Amino acid sequence: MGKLSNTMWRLLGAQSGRNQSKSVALIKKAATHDDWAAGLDDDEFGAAARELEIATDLVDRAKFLALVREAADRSLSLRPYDVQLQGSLRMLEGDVVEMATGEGKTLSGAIAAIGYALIGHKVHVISVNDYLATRDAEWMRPLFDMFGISVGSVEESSTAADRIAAYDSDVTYGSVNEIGFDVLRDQLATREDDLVAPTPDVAIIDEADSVLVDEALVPLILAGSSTGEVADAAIAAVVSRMKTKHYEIDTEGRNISLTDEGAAFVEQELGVDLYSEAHVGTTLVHTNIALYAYYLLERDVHYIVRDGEVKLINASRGRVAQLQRWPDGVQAAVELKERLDQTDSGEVIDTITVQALIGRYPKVCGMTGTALAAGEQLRQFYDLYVSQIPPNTENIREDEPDRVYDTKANKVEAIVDYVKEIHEIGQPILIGTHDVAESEELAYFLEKAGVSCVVLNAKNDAEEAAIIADAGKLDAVTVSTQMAGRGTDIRLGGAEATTEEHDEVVELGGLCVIGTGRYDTERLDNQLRGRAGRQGDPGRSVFFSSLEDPLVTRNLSFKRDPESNEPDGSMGSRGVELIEQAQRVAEGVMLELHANTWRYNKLVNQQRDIIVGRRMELLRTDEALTSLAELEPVRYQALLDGRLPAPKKVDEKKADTKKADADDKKADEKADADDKKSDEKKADEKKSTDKKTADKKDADDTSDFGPITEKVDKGVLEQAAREIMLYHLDRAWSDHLAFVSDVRSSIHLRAIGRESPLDEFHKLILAEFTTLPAEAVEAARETFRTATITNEGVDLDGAGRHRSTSTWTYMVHDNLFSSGGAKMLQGIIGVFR
Ligand SMILES: Nc1ncnc2c1ncn2[C@@H]1O[C@H](COP(=O)(O)OP(=O)(O)OP(=O)(O)O)[C@@H](O)[C@H]1O
Repeated sequence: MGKLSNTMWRLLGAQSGRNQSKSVALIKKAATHDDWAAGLDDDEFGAAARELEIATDLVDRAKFLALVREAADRSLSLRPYDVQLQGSLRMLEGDVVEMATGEGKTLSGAIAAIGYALIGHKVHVISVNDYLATRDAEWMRPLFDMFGISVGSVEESSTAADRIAAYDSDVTYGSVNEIGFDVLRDQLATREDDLVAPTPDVAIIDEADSVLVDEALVPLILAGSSTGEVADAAIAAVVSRMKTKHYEIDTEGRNISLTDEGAAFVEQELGVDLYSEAHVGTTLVHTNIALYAYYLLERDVHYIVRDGEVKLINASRGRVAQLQRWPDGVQAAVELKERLDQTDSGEVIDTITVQALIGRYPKVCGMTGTALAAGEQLRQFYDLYVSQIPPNTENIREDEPDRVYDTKANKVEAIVDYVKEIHEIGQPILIGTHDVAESEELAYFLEKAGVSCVVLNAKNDAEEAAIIADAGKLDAVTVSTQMAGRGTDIRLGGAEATTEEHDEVVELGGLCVIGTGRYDTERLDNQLRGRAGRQGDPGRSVFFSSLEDPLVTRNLSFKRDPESNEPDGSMGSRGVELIEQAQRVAEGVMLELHANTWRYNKLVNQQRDIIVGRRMELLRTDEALTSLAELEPVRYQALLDGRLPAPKKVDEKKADTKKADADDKKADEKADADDKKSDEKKADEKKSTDKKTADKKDADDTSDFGPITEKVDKGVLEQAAREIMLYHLDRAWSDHLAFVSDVRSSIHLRAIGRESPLDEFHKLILAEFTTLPAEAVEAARETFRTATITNEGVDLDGAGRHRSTSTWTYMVHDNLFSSGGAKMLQGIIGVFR
């Protein structure tokens, strides 16, 4: 963060200070209503609160505060402190509040949620993990009950019905992932009733800086596989041995099928009955896919093999499409054909960044222990302001000066010595590391020095919360990454400590927090320090760093490495300066990166909004059928009437053209066989063949209609049309996302001349998006003509239009711009579904 913006921020901070004096006055006034609130029966709180005009009237707000204070006291045995109410008020004004750790943000947030719910809002309280979401919802439930406000929570294991019920509540607690994945999964719905994610209204974000800044760029991804199965090697082997008599390719070169002889060949080779119930949906389907891969898809025309991978050639763009794959197991079949390793058959169906997810909420506010330092980003990216709430009890934690060493080995040695010394008197120690590997390494050295410790591995939130809750016990040494056990209260003496146990640890100086290296921003350092000295407890914190830490090696370069004059490798105050300098550079880089990614994401986010809007229209109206009926009136009427339409008369001239086309094509094929032409030329020729084929189709209008066996009910037809349109819209969006990834990973190579990469990116993405709707509609029209539509609905599978049979979601923790698409996939941190 630059100096200037720091100053700016302080000025803005002063402004929010003025707002706070208003809150303080209001809280004073609230105290005058305490007797009134105390005089109410439990069942009168709801009605009393609903009578208040808390959206507009300040007097009523004071009464509201008196009510919630009394209600929390009765239902939770927690009487909110003034500062907690102050926090709630600022959140009701739409700010992010900074409240020191352990000051009781959970209660403050719940009170703000009640305030919003009372004036008719649906509130999402968004936390960093499932464990906290469920815990907080259950913890605060009695308070919500007092006001007749319903509360629910979503977690990974929730079923669709659970989720719908939870979102139906006035207040819903959920982790950012789960809410995000629900938003993404709605992209799979083909009926309005299947929509799960609610309309976003108010978001109260816990650990707001983590969610809004640190994780803002994380894309949540919904991926799908079309068959969920890999190609069968045995089938591929049989298909590869087939002769021309075993299969038939249609005149347009688009479809391939088994001849009777071919079917018999497969049955004999595999020893199965292809058309039996057990094999019709499996072996036969796979055989057809393999046939397609072997005999219709040509290497160097439809795809190339590079670096051991099949890369599609995008026909319309005539170039390799990096992240595109064929659906329906075709990819896997081609990989088998080329004897390549089978790749994961997932494709990205939809993706949204945390930032865009939060951007959907018209009203956002939040709370965290470290907001002020993130003020610049919160204002720039979310138009949010920070209110600093004073602590209820003064913080008496001692923050020792940093200890900096020349090498990592010297640093680790110093940490171990320090831990040994403190541990001797029994003072509890919490060591914060940067990753699980570092935790394990340190634990190894500690054990070697005779200090036994508990190591957290960031795998199970609930288990970790329990361990962290006991980190304040006498003699405890806990090693954990900074992320583990977030939001868990550490009581001195242990979670279930008696007063004596508590006081014993207080006597020893409380919890000692040790950082094994500064983080990329001071804010994260402070989050770690904040684990000690909660609610006026004693405590201390100290950071150990070395000049070999990634923070230094990534952000500073020296002509000559600074050296230590001390036998233990200590760098003294010069070392501290260097670490602080490295951190300033890192903070600047992060801010720039965030701003840059924001610029890149903005357009794609807008495009996503358009697609989602369109999807909703298709789900909620009969527009799909209206459009398709307009485009294909003959087919539409024929379906309603339950009869095959008469084919159009083919006039002679067109028939001639048709014959010429067929001749042309034969000539083309011959030329292909004779002469190995360049990829591009071949792709072009394929394109022109396709074009001719399309022209030809217009000529014999009804000949390729899908079968009509009965009158199709209008309502059924409506849903069929909807599914067809949605299928192609989703397909187009998924392709578009693959294109965006492609362009992103290569944009720096493409930006030429004076054009900036960002401008070039925008140009390409815009151009591609412009053609998307027309292409999707055209494809939908084709499916409407040719698919089998009965009163059972449309047979999309039969038309080769498979919706993903299995889908899964994951988050990518990596920067898309600093690395290519391949790296992006390596960064996957969790596969949930
Ligand atoms: N008004 C109150 N009176 C007494 N105890 C309270 C009050 N409010 C909260 N507490 C207690 O303070 C502890 C910390 O609460 P909470 O976990 O909400 O803090 P926090 O600010 O969210 O901490 P963190 O920074 O770890 O998220 C809890 O044990 C809670 O019971």
